[in-house]
Amino acid sequence: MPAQSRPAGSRYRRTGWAFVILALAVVTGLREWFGVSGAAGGVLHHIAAGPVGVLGLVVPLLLGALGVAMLRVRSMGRVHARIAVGALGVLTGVTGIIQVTSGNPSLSYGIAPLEAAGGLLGWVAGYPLALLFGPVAAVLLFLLLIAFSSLVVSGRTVADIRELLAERRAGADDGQDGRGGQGDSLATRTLSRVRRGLGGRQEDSDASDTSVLEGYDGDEPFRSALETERRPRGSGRRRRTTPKQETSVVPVQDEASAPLGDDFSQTSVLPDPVPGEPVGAGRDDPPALRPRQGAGRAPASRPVPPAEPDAVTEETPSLDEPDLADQIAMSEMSAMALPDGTTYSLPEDSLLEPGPGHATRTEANDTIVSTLQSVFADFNVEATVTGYTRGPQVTRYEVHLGRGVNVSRVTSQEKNIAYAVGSDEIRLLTPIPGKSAIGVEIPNADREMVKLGDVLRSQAAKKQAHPLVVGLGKNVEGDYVVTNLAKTPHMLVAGQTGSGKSSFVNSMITSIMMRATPEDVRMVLIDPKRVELTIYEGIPHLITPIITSPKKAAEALEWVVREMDARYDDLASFGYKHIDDFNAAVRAGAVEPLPGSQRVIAPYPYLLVVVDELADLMMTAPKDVEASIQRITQLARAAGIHLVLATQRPVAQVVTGLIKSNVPSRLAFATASQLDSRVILDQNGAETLTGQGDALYLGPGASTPVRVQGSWVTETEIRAVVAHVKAQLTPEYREDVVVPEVKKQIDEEIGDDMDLLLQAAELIITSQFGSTSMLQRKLRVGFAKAGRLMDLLESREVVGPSEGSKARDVLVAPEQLEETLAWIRGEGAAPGSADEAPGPQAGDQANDPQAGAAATSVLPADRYGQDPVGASSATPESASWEDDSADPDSEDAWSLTGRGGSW
Ligand SMILES: Nc1ncnc2c1ncn2[C@@H]1O[C@H](COP(=O)(O)OP(=O)(O)OP(=O)(O)O)[C@@H](O)[C@H]1O
Repeated sequence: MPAQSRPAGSRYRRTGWAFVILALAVVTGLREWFGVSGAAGGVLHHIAAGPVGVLGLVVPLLLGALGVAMLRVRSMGRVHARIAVGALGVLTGVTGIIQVTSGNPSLSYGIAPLEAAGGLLGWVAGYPLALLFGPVAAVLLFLLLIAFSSLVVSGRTVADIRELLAERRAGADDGQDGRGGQGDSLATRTLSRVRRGLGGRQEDSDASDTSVLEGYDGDEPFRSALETERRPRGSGRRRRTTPKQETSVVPVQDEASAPLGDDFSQTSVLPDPVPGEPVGAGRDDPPALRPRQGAGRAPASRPVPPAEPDAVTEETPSLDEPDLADQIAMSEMSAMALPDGTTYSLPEDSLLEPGPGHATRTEANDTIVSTLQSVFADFNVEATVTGYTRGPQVTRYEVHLGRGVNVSRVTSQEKNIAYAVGSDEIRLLTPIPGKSAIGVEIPNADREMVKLGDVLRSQAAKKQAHPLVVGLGKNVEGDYVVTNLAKTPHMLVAGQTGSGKSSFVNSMITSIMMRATPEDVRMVLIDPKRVELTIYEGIPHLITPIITSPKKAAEALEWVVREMDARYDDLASFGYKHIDDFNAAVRAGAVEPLPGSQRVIAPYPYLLVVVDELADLMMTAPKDVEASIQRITQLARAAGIHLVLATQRPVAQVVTGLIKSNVPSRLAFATASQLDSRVILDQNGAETLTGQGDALYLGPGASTPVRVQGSWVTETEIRAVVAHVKAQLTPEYREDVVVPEVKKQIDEEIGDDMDLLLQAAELIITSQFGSTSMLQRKLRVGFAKAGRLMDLLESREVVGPSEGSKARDVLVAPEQLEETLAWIRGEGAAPGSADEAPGPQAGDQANDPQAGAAATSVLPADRYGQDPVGASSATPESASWEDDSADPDSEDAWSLTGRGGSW
């Protein structure tokens, strides 16, 4: 239906009427409430009391509200019509009851008795009813009318209200109980504990049964990692006056109609094409066109005309609200004592700056709408753009099809649409999840930045006290989105260079520093690129210095597997299935070491392992890395260990089928090709992303990814947060947890070379001379084979790393020859391992019969005091994987080939 452009005169007429009504409200108010009036006082009284009798006292208020509404609302929509009809019903019911209960006066005695009762309205409704059915039945009928009309005003059904009450009751139960009933999330339980806080907290500490909790992690159904803040639409004032904001869709007018983007009052709202679909509020009640005061606009990626006149900006989360740090610090999880007796304080909110406001409509959007309409018209597709939701980086335009029109008629126009809007990064959603509409996502020419600070200050983040909540960004509807890494529980992050992976990793680590103490979360950061994560060096959340060597990284993953196993054993011995349950019990004082045990039982921190370039690891030791990742991802969730694997090479060699099948959550930034997109998401889509933080997030078990603009944190902000946490505490790298594993590495690495390897080991150990060229000569093998044997011997700690031209150090004494050979064969322990680490019976766990299953672990008070990699293998680390045989002076094999110092 084409909208008619309304002449300016019509608008002034409307405003004029609004002022007339307001004036009437003032004079009737003065007359009815204060008796202040002149000659027209009688008329005014009749105007107020005539229609509704004694309710005339509220007529000035109603007139005032009507006048204000006429000034604010540009066109009467269905919502207003519904409210008006409902209100009339309520008024009729009330005046009818007044009429009946005031003796049912008749009009034949004049208007005065009616004005003292229910007025003309009450008389019209009440008089005949009372005569027909009697006063009691009439009152009951009016009560029914009032009830029905109230439902009409509220726009809800009885079933809706019942659900609402049930929710409220559930909420109230939680509030009173405060003990975290079954089904509570960890966050709820944590907050319940906070509420319990000072009073009655010790109630449970006398629980004698160490394995009984009020609720368990396993109680929680419908886990979802994603949490979205449903942002109230429109301005703050609008929020109060609009009873139900059902959707964020900004309505648009028909293409054939008047110019777009000029004035919403000129738009004609299209009828809802899908009966029953909630599109109400946005259409009937378009947002006020008001730029947010002081809101700067994000730098536009392409120059566009300034969008100010049409801009509607959402408030950024207020900095005035209670500080994020304070809120989280209230949680007892975060009460971490520092060595100097003070308490660890989380960084202040203000360290993360607020971002610009969010525009829900700009001129650029309206231009695109008309372009889309033209494409449909030009190609004879019976489809209409009925509205759009503007996100920070893209806007999703909603397209409804005419009756009997095939969806493919629109999808086949993809290239034409791309051509018309001048962007090859459009994405079609058929349909938009949960709606009977096609979504066309088109990048905003005036895209906005999403600041991490705003995401963390949003309600979505604040309502979860969980320390692993990470500010993901904003979705296409402009809602803040956070994810809980504990529920994720492992994530693959991929995208081409410059797509925003590292920015995400930064946001993630900063989120954790903002919300979690080192007692809550410890991290292993693996950064083979060596530059991305160095900024975090020395933060107390680290369990080991940042790992940059791929070989060490592979070892670190093995350590994580061992840590996971140790945690499992420990949980099993105390009868818990999930670390959250164990920690809750420890915090409640319900876990006691058995009599005689010296062990200090402390909650386990979550362990977050971040790999910032999986490809580098997979190049180095693919089998080991894959096996470790597989084991961690299969089991580690309940042990509180979570993996985030990032790569810019989403190819099958890096993201293998095994890794994919075990890492349930995927975050795809822009990829170079559809093939890459399919490797990450198992579907196309990521190739159409616009880069710079534009991402698709596929949660565990989900089939449709959610598009988000990743949150952005500047280096200055990161440095400020890092400085805050580092100033309080230095990292305590891990000391000694687990008995170093006996490496049974008779694997494919050795293959058919076992005999040669044993001979090589014997030669080197007996001669105590670690030379590759000697192996070449004595074993009559080529350079490559001799080099490989030497590498294998290094990995089995028979020789040290290459030292350029010198022969390698031999680490095994001749008297250890036999046990070394046995170990290489896979029989028995590594030579000397018995001295290096306490055996299964060592440590206080040994005194703890209950911990029998965990007997391999030694759990000192500080379990995280030493570099896990350094601790678990006393191996000197090789500076490089190369033999320095290219050195001309090297007596190593390459120099003996006579081919000079280089290739
Ligand atoms: N969420 C975001 N908001 C705004 N800009 C972003 C965002 N993420 C990334 N960018 C922009 O994109 C640039 C590249 O991002 P980033 O370094 O995170 O990419 P990357 O995928 O890690 O690339 P590489 O793999 O080469 O490190 C950033 O310097 C920044 O300008």
